[in-house]
Amino acid sequence: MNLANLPTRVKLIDVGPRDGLQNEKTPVPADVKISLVQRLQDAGLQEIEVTSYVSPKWVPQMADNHAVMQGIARRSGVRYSVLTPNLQGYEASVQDRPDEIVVFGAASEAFSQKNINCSIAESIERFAPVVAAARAAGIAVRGAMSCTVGCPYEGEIAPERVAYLAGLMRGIGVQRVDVADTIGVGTPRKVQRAIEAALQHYAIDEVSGHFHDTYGQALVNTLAALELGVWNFQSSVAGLGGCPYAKGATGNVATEDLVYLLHGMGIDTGIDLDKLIDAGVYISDFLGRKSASRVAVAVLNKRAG
Ligand SMILES: CC(C)(COP(=O)([O-])OP(=O)([O-])OC[C@H]1O[C@@H](n2cnc3c(N)ncnc32)[C@H](O)[C@@H]1OP(=O)([O-])[O-])[C@@H](O)C(=O)NCCC(=O)NCCSC(=O)C[C@@](C)(O)CC(=O)[O-]
Repeated sequence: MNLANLPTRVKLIDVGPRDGLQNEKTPVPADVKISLVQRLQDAGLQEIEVTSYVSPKWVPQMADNHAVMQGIARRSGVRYSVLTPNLQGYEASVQDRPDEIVVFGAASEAFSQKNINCSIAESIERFAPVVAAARAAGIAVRGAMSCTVGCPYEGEIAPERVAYLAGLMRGIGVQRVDVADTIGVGTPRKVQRAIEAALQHYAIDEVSGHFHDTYGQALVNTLAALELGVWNFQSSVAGLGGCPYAKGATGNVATEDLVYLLHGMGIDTGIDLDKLIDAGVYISDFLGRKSASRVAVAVLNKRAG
């Protein structure tokens, strides 16, 4: 691994309020989500994925999307993004003024069917008018690409399928894409191949890494992505999360762990680690469980003396 030319700055998108909480069985009240967003922005996060406009029958935890988006105290310079799988979701989101909407597809046909109830080709047909409407309204558009390394239903995913999806996303006007290892099975070389596939259609500044930590590979995969020049990453405070349609997959890499890694390598994030850990404590306490962030646990043990 060549660590000589790493970026000097990294932008993190905390997806905890959305990806982190969407799979929680106990309802998390809107005011707790609002408070979590507040704590994340107080810690210096400049991008926060707040909620999704999906079917409340499919993902009940996100049914309070309006209340959450209306309740957050927006800070200038912070980008608030939301997931919108179709025009119905997009139209519902617009009154809540997201800065960015996220259409979410998959490199795996089976996952596309399970997650959004349509094929990859149909998903692109659904996304196209969403992307057009958002761009006409001056709202930024990101495309999440799930299962770029492995799929819970199809197994290993070839990089060609990532390139294919990225090309379709580019074709409909999606401005940047996330290379997601939804079930956290990736290892550095495989993740690099998936990123290189996305780079066939997107510039390095337009590609972000989204690594779940199911197999404990997310940090090393981040390093592998950094080696390629990727400098945008998604992560989840306290390592919250998982996808309802990827059974057994754990949360994203914890934002605290990523920040510790990056700061330790002299890479700036603009994030205050102590405040971030406090945000993680807040939500972990609410959920009644220990944080999945190794860094948070270590710092809290040290604080306790
Ligand atoms: C996509 C749909 C809606 C299609 O669902 P569908 O059943 O195919 O949609 P439909 O158009 O046939 O409509 C059926 C019903 O859903 C309603 N409906 C239709 N659209 C909406 C909407 N936007 N908001 C609210 N309601 C909606 C619609 O009104 C209707 O209601 P009914 O008449 O039966 O009462 C459904 O499959 C769904 O909600 N899926 C959930 C997808 C989801 O949120 N997955 C988790 C996020 S993705 C993820 O976590 C991965 C990611 C991004 O983090 C990256 C990674 O790690 O891989």
